[in-house]
Amino acid sequence: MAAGAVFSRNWALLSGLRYGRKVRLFHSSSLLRDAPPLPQASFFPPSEGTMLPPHSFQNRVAFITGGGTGLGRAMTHGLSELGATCVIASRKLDVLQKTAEEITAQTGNKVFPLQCDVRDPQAVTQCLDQMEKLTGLPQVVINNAAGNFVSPSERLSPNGWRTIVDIVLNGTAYVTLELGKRLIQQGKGAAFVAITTIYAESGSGFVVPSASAKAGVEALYKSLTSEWGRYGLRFNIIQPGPIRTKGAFSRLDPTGAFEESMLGRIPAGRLGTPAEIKNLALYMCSDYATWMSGAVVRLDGGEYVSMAGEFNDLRKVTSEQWDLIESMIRKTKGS
Ligand SMILES: CC/C=C\C/C=C\C/C=C\C/C=C\C=C\C(=O)SCCNC(=O)CCNC(=O)[C@H](O)C(C)(C)COP(=O)(O)OP(=O)(O)OC[C@H]1O[C@@H](n2cnc3c(N)ncnc32)[C@H](O)[C@@H]1OP(=O)(O)O
Ligand SMILES: NC(=O)C1=CN([C@@H]2O[C@H](COP(=O)(O)OP(=O)(O)OC[C@H]3O[C@@H](n4cnc5c(N)ncnc54)[C@H](OP(=O)(O)O)[C@@H]3O)[C@@H](O)[C@H]2O)C=CC1
Repeated sequence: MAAGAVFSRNWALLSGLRYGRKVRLFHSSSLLRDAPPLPQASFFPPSEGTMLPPHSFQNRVAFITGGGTGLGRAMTHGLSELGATCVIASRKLDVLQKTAEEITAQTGNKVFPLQCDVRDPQAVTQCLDQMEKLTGLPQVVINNAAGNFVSPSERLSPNGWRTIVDIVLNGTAYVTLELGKRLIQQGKGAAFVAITTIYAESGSGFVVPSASAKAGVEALYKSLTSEWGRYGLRFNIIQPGPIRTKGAFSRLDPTGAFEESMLGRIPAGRLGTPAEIKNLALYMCSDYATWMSGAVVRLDGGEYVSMAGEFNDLRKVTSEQWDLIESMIRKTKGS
């Protein structure tokens, strides 16, 4: 079914709410099922395993913001599996503790949970003090924590704007600048990775604070690539396309009405997986990527370029319709 038709059908289902019909109301319950992958997805199965050789991060420390859930959890798991001692930081200590215990039990390598609201520079300083006591400074830093919600911009309050920009841009800056200063002072190198998004480049309506803040994160990282390379610090960026995590989908598609139309514009025909981001992030932070700095890597099954191409909707034209179109064009010969 064409993406537009899918969207209309799902939206009609939701509108049924007003007439008391039974439909899925929240992303977590499921009257509207999660959209299935498209047929071509069978050509592009995700590989879940961890790609780098064992012990790639032995005797290294990794600091991951938002490491308790979603993509942050997957990256923490991968680093820990390859030998790193990990420190994960975010607001919800109970979530962090559970993740830390589970990963430590699975990999045998210690994961330390530290409570930290990255919007608060003092909290960031205290968190990094605690980390230094526990593990010393990290060789791997992943700025992954984020906040987001879809909203028409005319509905945004100043605090709504500030909340997202504080988590995404200011939080990344506080962590990066404070860690950078400490690393420089101690003469230690490190690899930084920031998780942004494909619309950091294009901008996007309905997630304007997130788009603005993620663009700022990219500018921050590109700028520091140049300024701090001389201190042994390198900075790279991953722009993921859509990946089903509870945190993202509950705030960006809470009804589930948009998922099928979103799939329709991804040439690989499926969502990404946390493991795919994990493997790219691990590569970027590893010794195999010491010449990589200032890179921005989009990992999105082709969605971004697919949305940009003027003629890409012609995918919907059938073979019979092409016969007609071709014959009409050929008739113009010599005109
Ligand atoms: C067409 C699309 C189809 C499908 C999309 C599906 C999938 C995704 C595809 C691509 C994804 C691309 C990018 C993803 C980027 C991400 O960052 S995803 C990660 C998302 N994860 C999180 O957001 C986790 C953390 N989030 C939170 O804790 C909260 O959501 C938070 C609101 C960000 C922060 O919580 P906090 O408790 O600090 O804040 P509040 O006090 O609740 O709110 C602060 C102010 O914001 C206003 N607000 C909150 N929600 C809304 C809303 N929905 N609409 C408008 N305004 C909102 C709130 O009212 C407060 O303002 P005030 O009232 O003026 O005080
Ligand atoms: N999933 C997707 O489709 C995409 C995700 N991304 C990006 O990937 C990253 C991970 O997102 P994802 O795993 O999907 O979503 P999650 O919601 O699971 O991850 C966000 C993490 O950020 C933490 N966080 C939020 N606010 C703060 C704060 N003030 N201080 C410290 N930590 C905070 C949360 O922990 P806590 O609540 O404990 O604070 C949570 O662990 C984000 O940068 C997101 O923008 C980009 C494109 C697509």
